[in-house]
This record gives sequence, structure tokens and C-alpha cells, in this order.
Amino acid sequence: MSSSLKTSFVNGVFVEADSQCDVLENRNPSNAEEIVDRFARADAALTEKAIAAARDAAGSWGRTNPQVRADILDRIGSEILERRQELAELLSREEGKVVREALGEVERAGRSFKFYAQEVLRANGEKYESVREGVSVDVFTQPIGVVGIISPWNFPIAIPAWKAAPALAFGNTVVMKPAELVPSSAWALAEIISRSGMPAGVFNLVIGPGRTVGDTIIRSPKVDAITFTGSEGTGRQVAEIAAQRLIRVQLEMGGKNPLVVLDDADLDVAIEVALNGSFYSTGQRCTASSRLIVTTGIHDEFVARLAERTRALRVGDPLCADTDIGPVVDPSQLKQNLAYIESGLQEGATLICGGEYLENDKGAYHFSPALFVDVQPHMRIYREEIFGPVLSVLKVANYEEALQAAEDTQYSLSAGIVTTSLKYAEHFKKHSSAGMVMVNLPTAGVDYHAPFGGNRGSSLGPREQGTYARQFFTRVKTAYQSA
Ligand SMILES: NC(=O)C1=CN([C@@H]2O[C@H](COP(=O)(O)OP(=O)(O)OC[C@H]3O[C@@H](n4cnc5c(N)ncnc54)[C@H](OP(=O)(O)O)[C@@H]3O)[C@@H](O)[C@H]2O)C=CC1
Ligand SMILES: O=C(O)CCC(=O)C(=O)O
Repeated sequence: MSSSLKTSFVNGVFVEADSQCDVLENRNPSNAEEIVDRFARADAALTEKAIAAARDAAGSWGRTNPQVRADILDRIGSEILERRQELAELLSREEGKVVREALGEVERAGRSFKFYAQEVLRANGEKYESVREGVSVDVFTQPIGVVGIISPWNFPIAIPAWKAAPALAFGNTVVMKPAELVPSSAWALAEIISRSGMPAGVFNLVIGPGRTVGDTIIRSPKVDAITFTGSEGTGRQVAEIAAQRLIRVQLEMGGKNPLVVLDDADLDVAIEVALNGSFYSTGQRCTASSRLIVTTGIHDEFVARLAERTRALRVGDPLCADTDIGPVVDPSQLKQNLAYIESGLQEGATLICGGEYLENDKGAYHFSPALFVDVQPHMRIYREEIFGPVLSVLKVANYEEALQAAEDTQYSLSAGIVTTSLKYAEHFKKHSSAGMVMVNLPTAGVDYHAPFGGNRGSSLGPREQGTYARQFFTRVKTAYQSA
């Protein structure tokens, strides 16, 4: 018997489709039996409708009184924050993040909307003195138009929020496609937006595969800009199409982030920073530290203590308050983690602990955090993004070698150093090429109001978040006028 399933939010209406269609089952990575929700996958035709709605709404939304936009964004932020516990549990069930971290993520989403509610009212523009007599020059920013948002699975509500909030605040309309693994948090966000007073067509959500829904968005002549977070491979495809179409693109992709630990480090701080940055969120963060670069004097004691703490991490149900590490997001990511463990062993690294699938009666994708030593810079575990709780330790002689090793990567998103030396801390902040540098702090877990992004293979285009987001989500107009 057929029934209706949710599929998309288009032009202010929640669209349903026949359940005989292509059904997307959102499964709980902690419990193979549990289906969190079911959706009908949208097709290219429905995606085109969402894009057309966004196009039609763009002119009037761009001209809306800023106070109206500010109030709407503020209401969205308030509802997210009021419902943080419920939304965090939903997020844990669909993605596997422990509920403590999920709460932090939901708060970040709510606060992003509240931040951009204020940014709407920020002064916009500059006045220049012209080099010509009797001429005035005004420079100000305007909306780009229709923004396509393609988001990944590892931050199911924060990334959609930190992309949608500035897009909408600065007067653009949105067509969003969340990752297929995590449609429910995005759906909850669309429901909240639908109650906020946002006019029809301004925000649209399309649930469906990257190869159809995502592809339709990036190729549509009605879309003016694309902001994407995900793998480097898909990012390159998005950038190539955007380049052909001469539209602007913002990419946040991978990382192989180094954490340098120097002989003078406070060991307790170093252990906490390494555990958090490498293993929390199951290592599924583009900012995770997956390369630990440790100087010889501290290496052995540091590794011994880190291994002890790593073994003690509790891998389990993300909804239990005492779980440290939730499941891997899905079987294919689990397979990828296990393949990297095999590769590390074959290439001659020593696995001190972890790296195993932890079988359990619920079919959860539990994987024990892994620590490799005797790592060489050419090894795949040291060079490639694993996106799991797998940490490789490289031993180096001194700070200079550590900095050189930290830089030896195609990526350049986040980099950290643990030291008590002001001299090395200052030098590292200046000379690391990473977009974000941390001193005595984990490489992952950043503020919602400061610029976010990296260099080389990690990012392309202007920074996300904070006041810097205006650079991507607006265009600059220079107006000359004769007096
Ligand atoms: N930097 C980061 O934050 C992230 C990095 N990754 C890395 O990527 C690896 C694979 O993860 P995965 O989820 O497959 O990453 P993808 O890059 O495939 O997915 C990211 C987003 O892009 C969409 N997409 C996929 N193909 C296309 C396409 N041809 N056109 C337009 N959109 C598309 C996806 O949709 P759909 O879900 O339907 O495939 C998803 O919404 C991970 O192991 C990790 O290394 C992953 C997530 C986040
Ligand atoms: O570390 C963070 O706070 C953000 C990480 C992130 O954006 C990502 O993994 O995609």
C-alpha cells in the first residue's frame, strides 16, 4: 500500500511524494534496526521548481526592510536554542555524535542565526573622496541573488545554519541540499524557518542525491553562487562547473591537520588537546588533528600517557551521558577506517591501540580510536584524510623540523601547537600556512563568529562565518555621482 512521504520544502510548501518513489531511509548508526525517518528522494524536476521559487523571491527579499530580515533570523535562532535538547537528540540519532557535542552543535546553529540577525543591521558601505572635482563615490554591497547550499553529513545542523544564515541575512534566497545521510536535522531547520515569517520561496530545501539534486543546483543558470562543504573530489567538480558558468563558489573540503607537541609542553594540556582534536566527534571533522608531530624529549612519555587515555575512551551509544565516542557514521566510512588501519600496518607503522570494529548486538558502527607510532611521512595514513579517529605520531628532533613537517601536506585548514614557549607559539602563529592556528587548544572546535577556512586543498573562496561571510554572500557596487 502506498502512502505519502516528506520530500522537500519548496516555495513555502512542504511537498510530499508517493512512497512508491525512490525512498531514502535515514538510519541510526548506533542501531541498525532503527529508522530515524523516511523521505522520498526529490528528482531534478522538483529541484528546478525550488530554484525557480528562489529566483522569483530574490528581488523582493533583497529589498526587504533590514529590520524585517533581522527579526526573522532572530526568531529562527530563538526556536533552535529553545529546542536544543530535542534537536541534539535527533542529531545524535541520525549522525552518531555524542549528545554533549550535538548540544554544542545545535547551540552553534542557533547562535549563528542570532549573530547574522545583528549583522543585517551593520553599517554597509563607504564614501570615497573622488580624485575628480564635483564627483562623489559610494561603495556598498548588494545581495548576489540565488545561493545553492550543498552541505555534508558531519555537521547536520551547524553547517546548514552557518551557510543559510548569512546568505539570508544579506538578502539572498536559498536552495539547500543536505547530505543524504542526515536529512532530518535539515528538515527540522526547514520547519523552524517555515514558522519564522520568512516569505515563500526565500528558503527552499530539497532532499535527494548529490548526483541529481546537487548536480541540478550547480548547473542551473538561475543559481548565482554555490557554497559547498564536503570531500575534495566533489569540491573540485563543483568548482569546475562553477568556473565554466563564471559564478562564484565557496568550498570547504578536507584537512590533514597537524598538532605539534614540543618538549616544553605541559603534558596534561597536550594529552587533552590531542584526545579532543583527534578522537572527539569520532574524528569526523575536517579540522580534526590526524597528524601528531612530537619532539624527541617528550615523545615516549607523551605517547605512553596518550595511549593509556585513548584505551580508556568509552565508545558507545551517543545518547548515553558517559559515552566519549559515538559510532562511525555509516558502513562505508567504517570500511574506509579499517582499510587505513590495514594500510598503516602494511606500510610498517606500529599500532599501539584501537583500530578495531567493536562488534555489538545492535549493529552499531563502533570503532576503537587508533594510535599509530613509528610513522613515516610517506605513509598513506600520514598523508591522506581518513575522516575517522585514527592518529599518526611522527617523531622529530626540534621545533624547526616540526614546523617543516606540519607544512608537508596538500591541505592547510587548521594547525595546532602545544608549548609553554611564547617564542615558539608566536613563530608558529605567523609561519604556519593554515587558515586557523591553535595554541594549546585542539585543532577542531571553533567559534561561530570568527572567520573559518583554510588554504591550498582545504578551501577555495572567501572565508565562512563571522563578519567575513559578507564577502562571499554580497557583491560590491561602486557608484559615482556628479554633484
Ligand atoms: N570537509 C568536511 O567537512 C567533510 C569531508 N568529507 C570527506 O569526504 C569523504 C566522503 O564523504 P561524502 O559524504 O561522500 O562527501 P561528498 O563530497 O560526496 O558529499 C558532500 C555533499 O556533496 C553532495 N554531492 C555529492 N556528489 C555531488 C555532485 N556530483 N554534485 C553536487 N553535490 C554532490 C553530497 O550529497 P549526497 O549526500 O547525496 O552524496 C553531500 O551533500 C569523507 O570520508 C571525508 O573524507 C565528508 C564530509 C564533510
Ligand atoms: O571544528 C569545527 O568546529 C568545525 C569543523 C567543520 O566544519 C567540519 O568538520 O566540516
